This record gives sequence, C-alpha cells and structure tokens, in this order.
Amino acid sequence: MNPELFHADLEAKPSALADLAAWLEKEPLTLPEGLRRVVFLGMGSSRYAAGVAALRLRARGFDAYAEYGSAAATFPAGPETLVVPISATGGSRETLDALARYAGGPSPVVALTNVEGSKIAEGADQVIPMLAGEERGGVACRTFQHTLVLLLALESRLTGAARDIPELVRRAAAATSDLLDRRDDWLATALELLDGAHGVYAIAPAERMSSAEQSALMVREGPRRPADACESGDWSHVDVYLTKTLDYRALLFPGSRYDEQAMDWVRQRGSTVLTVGGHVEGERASIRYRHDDDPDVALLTETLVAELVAAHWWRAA
Ligand SMILES: O=P(O)(O)OC[C@H]1O[C@](O)(CO)[C@@H](O)[C@@H]1O
Repeated sequence: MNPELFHADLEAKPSALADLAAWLEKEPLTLPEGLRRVVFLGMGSSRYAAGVAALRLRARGFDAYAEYGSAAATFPAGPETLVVPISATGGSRETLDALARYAGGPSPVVALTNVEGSKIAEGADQVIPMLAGEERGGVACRTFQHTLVLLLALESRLTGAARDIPELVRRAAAATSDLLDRRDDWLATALELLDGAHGVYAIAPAERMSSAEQSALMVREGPRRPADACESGDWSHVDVYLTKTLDYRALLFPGSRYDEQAMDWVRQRGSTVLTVGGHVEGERASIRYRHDDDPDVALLTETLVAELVAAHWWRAA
C-alpha cells in the first residue's frame, strides 16, 4: 500500500465516475426474471456497501440480506434467490468460500468485481464490472464508490423504479470535484479537529451507515489510527459512554432524526463534532459541498472527507 498513490486514486474519482456514468447509459443492467430475494456476500468495504443496498431493498418490500463472506452459513440456494458476491479484487478468500456454496447451484449468481478474469468471476453466471480502474494505492476507495453506484442500479432494476442512475452519478462526480477543488478551505480544519489522542469516530444514519464504516476503515487502513463507526440513533446507546472518558472526536454525517438526541450529549460533554454535508447545533465546524442536500449524492460522495484526512496523515507518518 502506498499513501501517494492512494492520494492519486482519490484525485481520479471524478473522471472514473464520469466513465461509469457513460457506461451505465450504454449498458443497462440485465438480471434474471422471477427473483424474490437477494443475498449479498462480501468483506470490508464491499460488505459496507451491501449493507446499505440490502436495507434499501427491504424498505421497498424486497427480501435482501448483506452477509459476511466469512459467515459459516448463509441463505439456502434457490432459483428465486439472486446471489451477489462483491469483491473489488475478486480474490478475498472469505467471499470466494461463500460463493463456492452457490456456484453451479439453483441460484443465479451475479458477481461485482473490479478485476476482469479474477477468481470471483469463475463461479458466477454473470459479472458486473466496477470500472473503477486500478487502485494503485492498494486501498479500496473508488471501488467502494462504484460498488454503491452499481448496487443502486441493481436496486432500480429489481424494484422497477427506472431511476436515472447515470444522472445521479454525474451529480456525485460534481460533488466529489467540488470537495477536491475546495479542499484548501476545509482540510486543515478537519485535520485539526479530528486529531486527538483517542482516535476518530464516524457517525451516520442507518441509510448511509456505509459512510461511517468506510470513513473509520480509511483511518485504520492508511494511517493506522484507532477509529470506529456508529449509527446515529444507536449512538445514544453505544458511543455516548465514551464521551465521558475520552477526548471524543467525531465526523458526523447528518440526516438522522436522532442527530439532535446525540448532539444534546455532545454539547453537555464538550465533545468535538465535525459535520459533513449539513449542520447540527453544537458542531465545531461543517464541510459543505455541491448537491449535499441529496441523500443519494451524499451516500456516494461523503467518505471523501475521511479519505483525504487519512491520506494526509498517512503521507505525513
Ligand atoms: O472487495 P475485496 O477486494 O474483497 O476486499 C474487501 C476488503 O479487503 C480489503 O481489500 C483489505 O484487505 C479492503 O480494502 C476491502 O474493504
């Protein structure tokens, strides 16, 4: 893994998204007919993206689950159950092991990967390419963003919503460019506010939980600092306890009806909260960007803040 190349991978996000939007315009996803259930399989950031996709599908009345590839058992195979193994590298052992339980069976298998001809493609009936280009830094960042896009496209196809996903991707590219172009206005503040003795906490609503999880992963994977993720409502049952004893510093992605409940404790305990894409009372600072009022753009874009913070600390280490 290499911090300079990771940084370059982040800089290339807008152009990779533009290519993905153009591809989606030309190649609408095709799926087998008669599906009633979806089982996503993955590890790390691939599973984070799947968790949000499954929640969204369930909210639209579709049976959907995001499982760890490493779980010893997952949903039984059947012709109405679509199995979607997700692996950017196409080689995570746990995801391949889970896929092996379905390969050649009654479930259709549609794999998502960024590496053509990788192991994961061998057990799949169909492969959807992530089209994120090579991540030379060795850290999944563009692939995470593209996985989310493709899972939104899958959702649109499964639910018959017929959403204009290419247009959403172009808006996310504009939002991403805006954050990159204006980083001199916000990055120094973010670095200062999040740099504490006890690590970084990331908080997001359930519908964008992947943003908190991926943000915490970036801080662990690059600069190897302690970091963790918490859901905004769950925060009052889980992370609130840390605010009494730690120098608690958090990145908050607003949008939950329970933000204020958490912020009440944050204000009382004098903890540090930096918001991304919106405001809450008691924040120390806020990072705004183009189209941040659209929750789907936010889902696709907001992890860039933690990724750039992680890249900076990693390069300086
Ligand atoms: O999507 P993949 O390639 O299976 O990787 C899963 C996870 O493993 C890592 O590659 C780290 O080993 C992460 O970057 C990623 O989140």
